[in-house]
Amino acid sequence: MKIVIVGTNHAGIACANTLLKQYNEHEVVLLDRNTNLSYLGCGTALVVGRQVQGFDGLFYERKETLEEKGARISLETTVTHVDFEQKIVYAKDINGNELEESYDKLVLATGSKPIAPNLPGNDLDGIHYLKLYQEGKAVDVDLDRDDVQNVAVIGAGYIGVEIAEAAKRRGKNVRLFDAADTSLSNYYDKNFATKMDSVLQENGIETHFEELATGYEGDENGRVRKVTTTKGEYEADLVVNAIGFIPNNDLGKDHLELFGNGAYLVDLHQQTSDPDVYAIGDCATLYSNASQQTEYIALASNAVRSGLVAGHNLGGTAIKSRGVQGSNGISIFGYNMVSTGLSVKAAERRGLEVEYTDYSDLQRPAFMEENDEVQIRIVYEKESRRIIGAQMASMHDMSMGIHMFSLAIDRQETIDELALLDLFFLPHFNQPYNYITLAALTADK
Ligand SMILES: Cc1cc2nc3c(=O)[nH]c(=O)nc-3n(C[C@H](O)[C@H](O)[C@H](O)COP(=O)(O)OP(=O)(O)OC[C@H]3O[C@@H](n4cnc5c(N)ncnc54)[C@H](O)[C@@H]3O)c2cc1C
Ligand SMILES: NC(=O)c1ccc[n+]([C@@H]2O[C@H](COP(=O)([O-])OP(=O)(O)OC[C@H]3O[C@@H](n4cnc5c(N)ncnc54)[C@H](O)[C@@H]3O)[C@@H](O)[C@H]2O)c1
Repeated sequence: MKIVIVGTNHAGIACANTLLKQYNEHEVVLLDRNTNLSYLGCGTALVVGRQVQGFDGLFYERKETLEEKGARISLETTVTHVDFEQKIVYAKDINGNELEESYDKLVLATGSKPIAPNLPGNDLDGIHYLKLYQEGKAVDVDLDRDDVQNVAVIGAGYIGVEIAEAAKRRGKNVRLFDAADTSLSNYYDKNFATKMDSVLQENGIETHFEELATGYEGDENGRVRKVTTTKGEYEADLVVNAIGFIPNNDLGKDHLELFGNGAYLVDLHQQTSDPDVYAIGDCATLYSNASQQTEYIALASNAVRSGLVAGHNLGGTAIKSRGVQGSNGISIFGYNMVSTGLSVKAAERRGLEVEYTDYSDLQRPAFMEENDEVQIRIVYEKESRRIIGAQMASMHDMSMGIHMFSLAIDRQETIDELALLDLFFLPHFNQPYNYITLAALTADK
C-alpha cells in the first residue's frame, strides 16, 4: 500500500516512524513545504532567552534518517491540492517543478497556523509570529538590534508569556497584552493565573489585561515603533503576535467533514469522513476524556500520539485513541504551573456543573530546607464526582504529579476514590499528609 503523508513535523513524523519501524511492507512518502522537520517550538523561547544555547538541539529527526528507514521524503515541496476522487496529491517544489503522487491512503498532518489579526500596519518590519523555526530565529536576530528596546507581546497565552520572559531576559522593556483579565486564561482559573501575573510583574514585565491591539505605527523606514490599543498607545520596536492557532485545513476543507473551528473531524482511529484520508495533530480534532466530547487542543503531545494511532491503523493494527486530557505546563522565572483537563471556567463554558477543592501546603515537611508552597485545585463533576481537571503551581518542580491526574481523568476516577489512593511518603519529596490527599479529603461531600 502507498501512504502519502503531508506535513513532516511532530504528527507526520510520529506516523511515519510507526509505519517504517513496524509495518515496513508499505511505501511511505512524506512531503513538506518547509526546509526543516521536527522543530520543537517549545524551545524557541529558551533559545531566545539564552537559557539554552543555539537552535540546533531543537530538531530531533533528520531527513536522511527517515530515508535510511525506507521513506521517500521531499522538503520545500508544497502540496497545492488533492484530487480526493482520483486519489492524487499535487505539489510544487522549490524550483517550481510540479509533482504528482498517487496514494492508497493519505495522511493530512498539516498542523496549524497562528491567528493573524488584520490590523492597520501589520505589514511593518518587526512584527512577528512565532510558529516556525525561521520565525523564532528572526525574533532572536531582531532582539540583537540596538534600536529594539521596547517589545510588545500580543496574547498572554503560552507562547506570549514564554516569549515575554525571553525578551525580558534579553534586557528589553516588555509589555504583554491580552484580551482576557489574566494571563494563561485558557488553562487556569483566576486564582492561579493571577499568581503568574504577579511573577511576570515582579520580574519587570508590564502586563495589560482586557486590552486589545488596534493597530501598529512605523517609522520612515517601515519599522514598527508603536502599538495602539483599546486603552492607549505604547512604544514598540518589536511585536510578537501570539493570540492562538487555527487548524490548517487548506487542502481538505471542501471535501472533508469539519469541526466548528475548521479542524478535520476524525474518529478514534484518526480517520476522517473520507475513509482513505487520515488527519493527525493540530489540523485534526481529538476526543477529550474530561469534557467527554470532541475538542480542539493544539499540543505537540497530542500530535505525537495521534500520529502513533494513525500509523498503527494504517499499518494494519486497528487501535483506538484513548482520548486526551490536554495536559500542559509552563515554567516562567522559575515559577511552575501545570494543568490537565478542565478548569472551573472551562467546565462552566461547556455547561458542566462542577465543584472544586483548593489546598495549599509546603511540598515537604517543614523541617526540610529548600521547601516551597504548592497550590492545588482539583475540579470534579458535581453529580458524578468524576475528576475532570487539576491545576498545580509552585516554585518547586511538582510537575510529574499532574500525570496522575491525567490518568485519573482518563480512568474516570472520582474525587472520593482519590482521597484513599496510596501515595508514598518520603521527606525528601513530600509530606505524609500531602496536598493531593488533603485536597481530596477536604472536598465537600
Ligand atoms: C513557540 C511554540 C511553543 C510550543 N510549545 C509547546 C509545548 O511546550 N508543548 C506542547 O505540547 N506543544 C507546544 N507547542 C505546540 C506544538 O508545537 C504544536 O501542537 C505541534 O507543532 C503540532 O504538530 P503538527 O505536526 O500537528 O503540526 P505543525 O507543527 O504545525 O506541522 C505541520 C507541518 O505541515 C507542513 N505543511 C502544512 N501545509 C502544507 C502543504 N500544503 N504542503 C506541504 N507541507 C505542508 C508544515 O510545513 C509543517 O511542517 C508550541 C508551539 C509553538 C509555536
Ligand atoms: N507550554 C506549552 O505547552 C505550550 C507553549 C507554547 C504553545 N503551546 C500551544 O500552542 C498553541 C498556540 O499558543 P498561543 O499562546 O498562541 O495560544 P493560547 O491559546 O495559549 O493563548 C492565546 C491568548 O491570546 C489571547 N487573545 C486572543 N485574542 C486576542 C486578541 N485579539 N488580543 C489580545 N489577546 C488575545 C487569549 O486570551 C489567550 O490568552 C496553544 O494550543 C498552546 O497550548 C503550548
